[in-house]
Amino acid sequence: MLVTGNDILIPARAGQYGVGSFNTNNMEITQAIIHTAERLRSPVMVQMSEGAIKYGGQDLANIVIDLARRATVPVALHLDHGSSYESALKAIKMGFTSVMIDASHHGFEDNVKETRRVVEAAHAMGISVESELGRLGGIEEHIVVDEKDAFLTDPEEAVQFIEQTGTDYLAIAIGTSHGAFKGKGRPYIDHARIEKIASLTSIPLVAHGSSGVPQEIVERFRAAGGQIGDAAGIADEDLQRATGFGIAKVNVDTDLRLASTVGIREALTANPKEFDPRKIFGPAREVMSQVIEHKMRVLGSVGKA
Ligand SMILES: O=C(COP(=O)(O)O)NO
Ligand SMILES: [Ca+2]
Ligand code: NA
Ligand SMILES: [Zn+2]
Repeated sequence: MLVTGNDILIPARAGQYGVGSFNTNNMEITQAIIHTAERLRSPVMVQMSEGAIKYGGQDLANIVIDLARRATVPVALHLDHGSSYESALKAIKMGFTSVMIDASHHGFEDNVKETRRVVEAAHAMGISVESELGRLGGIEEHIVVDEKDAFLTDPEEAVQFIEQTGTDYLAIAIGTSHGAFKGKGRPYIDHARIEKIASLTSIPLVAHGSSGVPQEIVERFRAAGGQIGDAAGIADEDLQRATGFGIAKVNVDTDLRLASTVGIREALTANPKEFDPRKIFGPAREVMSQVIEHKMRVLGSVGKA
């Protein structure tokens, strides 16, 4: 069933498990996400960035909404990294049931102002809101945040921000970053910081940049002709610990990008004569389902629906 972000994340925070929020850009990714959630009896969030909305528009949103409505587990459709009040409202008009307003690159006051505007409008329409305080490293869809400007979320500031905005859930900067190259080796996750923030607020917390970039998938990507440098992601146990402290929504995009590309590359290299799209995009669904299943088991959301 199609539900709001709160319907999924409030129980997740209370139950100390994480719910994957997976980015989609087409039908196959959407099917892999929702069908795997149903198979594992797991709640799930499907998210579209502004780039995905540009790419698939209402057509793609409708695929998500229809699958979500017919799903036998709770599914929310979430706007990932909404960059403005207008963008958030447009998403709500498109049928999204959860929207992020990402104004974290502004100063505190401007972030509060922009976030509060979205919260008021979204709440008037029964839609949940994610906002962000702090800056991840890596590339955030619309801005490149280099290491020196990346700053981790201050716990006291977070309490102020939540009180002044009414945000339903909060994305915090805790050491993760977007993309496949999250730093040399094992990225540092500031669990003490998560624990501190979670001790001061009861709202669900959100971890962006949470792809694990599994080495097995990276090897298969290379073996099937892909070119990628020394990719690294968040260790499963680091993510598991984070959900125990209060992280309830866990954003995953890169792992699905790698998994779908592995499926397609392997299909094409194994069968150079193949030109049936179902034989090329179908395998992508399989590889993505395996990656999604692994993530749901790490987060502890299996059987929670
Ligand atoms: O935070 C993310 C995705 O992060 P990854 O690049 O680690 O999948 N989307 O908002
Ligand atoms: Ca941001
Ligand atoms: Na988001
Ligand atoms: Zn993100």
